[in-house]
Amino acid sequence: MDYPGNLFVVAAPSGAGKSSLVKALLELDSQVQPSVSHTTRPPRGQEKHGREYYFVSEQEFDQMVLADGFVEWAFVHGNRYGTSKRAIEERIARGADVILEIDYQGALQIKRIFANAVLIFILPPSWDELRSRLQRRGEDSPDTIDLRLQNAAEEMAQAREFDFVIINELFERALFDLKAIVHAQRLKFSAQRRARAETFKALHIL
Ligand SMILES: Nc1ncnc2c1ncn2[C@@H]1O[C@H](COP(=O)(O)OP(=O)(O)OP(=O)(O)O)[C@@H](O)[C@H]1O
Ligand SMILES: Nc1nc2c(ncn2[C@@H]2O[C@H](COP(=O)(O)O)[C@@H](O)[C@H]2O)c(=O)[nH]1
Repeated sequence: MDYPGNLFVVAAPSGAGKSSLVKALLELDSQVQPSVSHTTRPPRGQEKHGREYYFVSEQEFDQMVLADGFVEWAFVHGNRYGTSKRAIEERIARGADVILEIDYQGALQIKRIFANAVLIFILPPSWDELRSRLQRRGEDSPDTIDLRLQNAAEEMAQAREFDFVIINELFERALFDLKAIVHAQRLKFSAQRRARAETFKALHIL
């Protein structure tokens, strides 16, 4: 199905900086809208229901799965996370660009459903820096940080499945790359849609 809006998917190991980059992109590019996921993980820090996530119980998550309410969902670091159909379908059908911050399993599910989705993977510059970013963020227990670092190796091995890879060493440089990818892909898809519409019109006249 071809929608007038575009879908961008950003994945990364925990602590690589994807939320910070997406947040900065949203401030610079008003055409892009965030998607709020559902999760069974408890809120951390200043997180608010409906802003960072919809925080739901295991039972509520099960009900949404049974009702076919998710476009994708996955187990990540011991909790479940999912993107609701409502979070994206209506908006891309209206022509908005939507950006998802999800893990690689979800990203690959999205690509199977939306072949034009643009998959972007964010890598940290090193293991040491990844660990210190998680520690400096100060929102996870040492056990949670260890679990997230253990999972990072498997996650990073998936980078090759993505359309673009950005190394987030200098924040401003990585943000520039993310902005450039979004802009270039948007132009590419809109040129393709125009060409298809003109071909369709020409065939109709003949
Ligand atoms: N280029 C950078 N240089 C230094 N610190 C950074 C950089 N990018 C992000 N950070 C910091 O690293 C920490 C982790 O970033 P962030 O929360 O954005 O990661 P994340 O990939 O979204 O993690 P998670 O998946 O756990 O939510 C934050 O404290 C953020 O301010
Ligand atoms: N497959 C999905 N993964 C998601 C979704 N929302 C977030 N995530 C990913 O989970 C981890 C952990 O996030 P955290 O907020 O607990 O640090 C991270 O990789 C997120 O990108 C989703 O809807 N689907």
